[in-house]
Amino acid sequence: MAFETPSPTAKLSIQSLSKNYVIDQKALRVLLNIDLDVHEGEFVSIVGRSGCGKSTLLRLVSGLENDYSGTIQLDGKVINAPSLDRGMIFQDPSLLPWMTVRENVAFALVNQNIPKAEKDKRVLDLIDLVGLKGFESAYPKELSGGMAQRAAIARALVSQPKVLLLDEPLGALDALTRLRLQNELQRIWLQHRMTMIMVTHDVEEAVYLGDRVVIMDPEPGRIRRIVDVPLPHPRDRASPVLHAIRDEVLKDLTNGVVI
Ligand SMILES: Nc1ncnc2c1ncn2[C@@H]1O[C@H](COP(=O)(O)OP(=O)(O)OP(=O)(O)O)[C@@H](O)[C@H]1O
Repeated sequence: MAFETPSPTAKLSIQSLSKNYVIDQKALRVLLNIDLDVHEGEFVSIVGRSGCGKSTLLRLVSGLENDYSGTIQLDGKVINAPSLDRGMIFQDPSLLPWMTVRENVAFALVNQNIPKAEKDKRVLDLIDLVGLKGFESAYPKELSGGMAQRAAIARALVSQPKVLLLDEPLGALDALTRLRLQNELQRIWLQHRMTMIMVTHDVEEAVYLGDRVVIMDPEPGRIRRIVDVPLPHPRDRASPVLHAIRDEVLKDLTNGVVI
């Protein structure tokens, strides 16, 4: 594998984070007193009922929103604006349709003072890393959903972020592609050891990939419990320990009601 420069890792610290939105002149409490430390190179999954504030939490960490109380720090620096040290991947790959895969991936480097040869190498190495070698010149409309999301992953990695924030990144994919891309994400994470925080509705995915699974409660969004997944990576999907943890998280999410 050609992409050899490991991305720097980082410690993220969230303390007493609360967030309100104002709707119809009324305050809507979306997040309340979130405390979470994410260690260098850790993979943290976040699960919780729809509307409990998972995406809001990621947006605050990304810096896309900066109106909050409490503190969010990355390596000791307060986060209040987007930065290349935090990459984001959404459910919709949102590739620019008039650009090829190679141009889409390279786009984040346009204004960066990096020699062209180095930029080209970084882009091609990443396209290789995500398994799109041979599709460098393809346009988004020529890609399957899984391939487009691979390109989006390469695009997010190209600026070598310290933290990668993933908001339901595999949510729109068919079941088999989803499983395959879970393995790809795990492989990329193992290779780069960057800090990853992933929101997902799929408890199995959360437990399969995460070192810890954060379970959130709604109204207002808060952390109910954090479950450790003390298994080495890469993981075995058939592991009885993994299944037991999945069942425990599911039970917690459904308040003990068997579904
Ligand atoms: N820009 C906004 N303005 C006002 N309210 C918002 C805004 N964004 C989100 N909300 C509200 O904040 C709450 C949390 O939304 P958020 O999207 O963070 O939840 P979520 O847990 O990610 O949901 P889902 O799992 O359905 O994606 C919801 O009640 C939502 O209506």
